[in-house]
Amino acid sequence: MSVQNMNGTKVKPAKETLPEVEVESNGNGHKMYSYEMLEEIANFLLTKTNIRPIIGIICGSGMGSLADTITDAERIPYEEIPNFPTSTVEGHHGQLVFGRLGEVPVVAMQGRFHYYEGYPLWKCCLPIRVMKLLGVKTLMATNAAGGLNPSYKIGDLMIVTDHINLMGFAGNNPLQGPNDERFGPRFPPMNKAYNYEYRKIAKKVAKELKLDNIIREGIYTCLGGPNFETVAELRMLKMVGVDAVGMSTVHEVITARHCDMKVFGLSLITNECITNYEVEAEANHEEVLDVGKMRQDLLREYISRLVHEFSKV
Ligand SMILES: O=P(O)(O)O[C@@H]1C[C@H](O)[C@@H](CO)O1
Ligand SMILES: Nc1nc2[nH]cnc2c(=O)[nH]1
Repeated sequence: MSVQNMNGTKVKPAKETLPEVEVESNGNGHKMYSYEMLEEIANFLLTKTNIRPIIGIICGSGMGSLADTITDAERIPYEEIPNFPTSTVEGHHGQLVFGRLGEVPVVAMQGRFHYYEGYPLWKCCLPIRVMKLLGVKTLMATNAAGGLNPSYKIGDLMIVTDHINLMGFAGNNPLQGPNDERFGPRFPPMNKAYNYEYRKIAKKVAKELKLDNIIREGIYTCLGGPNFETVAELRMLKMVGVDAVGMSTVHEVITARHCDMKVFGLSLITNECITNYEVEAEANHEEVLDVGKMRQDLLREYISRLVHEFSKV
């Protein structure tokens, strides 16, 4: 469902979240959910479906149709899940889709949570921990991103080799606050964030699908958003080696690695990052969604093949 804002642009109406239950503060005044509360959410989901997913997929902006190829699909709207956040962004439906891709049991998030929606990072990443408690071993995080590497074109797919946690540099991290060892260690390593074996497979499958001309590998960074970047900001990010810029994924990957999930990251390059003041064009969310639509068939085929291959590793 969408409504029009005062400029006539379609937006999702903000939905009320369920009352937040105070458990412990993360030191920034944010209330956090305990392990037991997350277990409750996972147990609720397990009563709603017989699917026991081993791979979790996050659909990026405009990429929700990735979940449409899931068979035996059981859809659970976020509103119906106790203590779950809700999606407020156009292009993010707001439901979990349980089912199979080929033979592989999966769960897909049709709609992720972003910091700019007003959720603290731990809450943006709450579904990852729920996935872990459901038995998910592998996270496939997709996103829409601006292409900063000048060789990238709109519609390219970038296999994420690594990320730069800029929000973390500023002291904002999803793992802030008391650490629960049942998820993972206080100081998790991050030098193997994006699984090497998966990246090799993704390149091989891309070749088989004749995607060589659009497949890239590169470094992603996440900014808090919701505004797109200034020219000066993009020039700075380029200098430090960033290839694609987005507003998600990094904190999800950190949370997944903390609880020992294997991770694959894929960015759809939806727009060119503008690093020149003479350029007339401006970044906009409509273009992001349009490119997602343009690439939907290809993405579905690629992700389905990857799920099949990853399930054998
Ligand atoms: O959810 P993702 O990271 O795929 O979405 C990107 C970042 C913003 O939410 C949106 C901007 O158009 O696209
Ligand atoms: N931060 C950011 N996020 C995006 N998501 C899609 N395109 C972009 C972009 O250019 N910048």
